[in-house]
Amino acid sequence: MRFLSIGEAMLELSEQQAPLWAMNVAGDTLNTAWHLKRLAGEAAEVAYFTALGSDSFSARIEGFIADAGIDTRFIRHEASRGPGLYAISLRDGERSFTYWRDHSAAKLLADDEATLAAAFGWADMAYLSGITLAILAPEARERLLAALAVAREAGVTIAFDPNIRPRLWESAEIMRATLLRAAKVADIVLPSFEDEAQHFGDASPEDCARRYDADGSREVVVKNGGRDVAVAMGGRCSHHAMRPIEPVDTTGAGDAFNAGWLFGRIRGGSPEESLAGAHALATHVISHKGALV
Ligand SMILES: Nc1ncnc2c1ncn2[C@@H]1O[C@H](COP(=O)(O)OP(=O)(O)O)[C@@H](O)[C@H]1O
Ligand SMILES: O=C(O)C(=O)C[C@H](O)[C@H](O)COP(=O)(O)O
Repeated sequence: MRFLSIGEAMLELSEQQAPLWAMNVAGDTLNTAWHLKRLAGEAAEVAYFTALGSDSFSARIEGFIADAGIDTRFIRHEASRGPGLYAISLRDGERSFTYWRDHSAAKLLADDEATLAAAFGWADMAYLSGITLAILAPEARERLLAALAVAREAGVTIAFDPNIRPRLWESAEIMRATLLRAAKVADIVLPSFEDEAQHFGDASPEDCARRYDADGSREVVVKNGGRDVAVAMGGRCSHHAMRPIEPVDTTGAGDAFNAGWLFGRIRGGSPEESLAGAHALATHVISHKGALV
């Protein structure tokens, strides 16, 4: 099994005991790749697709990725740029982010068609998020969406988390339209209810699951903070009770959940087993500071 994750790896600042901040490496699609590699071990090859600079912090990020056992062969380098950075703010355990990423190398990740084709040619499953698309220039977005469609046609399973970040998009209309286009080329869609309700008007997790399922997706899992989750598969929708916990830092909950779900399904687990694994991993992550535990 070859899993390709596409997106931006950044430096992450997470406050420890004032005035000390920890600097780690994270980014939604990297978080999912990192968890998936830890879960799967030798049972899966995991590669990360991004662009980094040629500076020492980019080298640290690449080293972190390689040390996690993740293949770096599809990482391109843009010498004139550096990595993005984000800092976590916490209020009652709920995270929000401040970004410094407007000029990051990752914005150019889809600029080279040959690397895209090589990576999709390598993969059995490809994973990306709304953040991956949000950071790209319009032509690069089109290039990535076209490559995804070709890959799916060639038998690559596409998994997509809309991971809605309005601040990263040029307009709400472009954001919604692009997310829907990406979901349409995906076999697996992994949205979060709170974001979807706000931007697409879904009244319930089931509404959200049905909306993406009706749009042609094969498998939809709607995450929902600590609350009940909805799953749609092949036109049928089910509801799954979840128990909330008091979080320390919710950063990376959705990304960990996605890894748990994908791993469960890859190894042939039932939806119930896969959900239990996904939820257990997500609750572990939110019991600690930072995206990766
Ligand atoms: N307070 C919580 N208690 C228990 N589980 C949680 C909590 N917050 C998040 N999770 C787990 O993480 C998953 C993803 O959380 P959610 O907040 O919906 O995603 P995102 O991090 O993408 O916004 C949830 O479906 C759940 O399994
Ligand atoms: O915002 C970004 O661009 C990032 O990649 C930073 C974070 O690591 C993820 O956003 C966490 O994602 P959640 O699982 O939704 O908490």
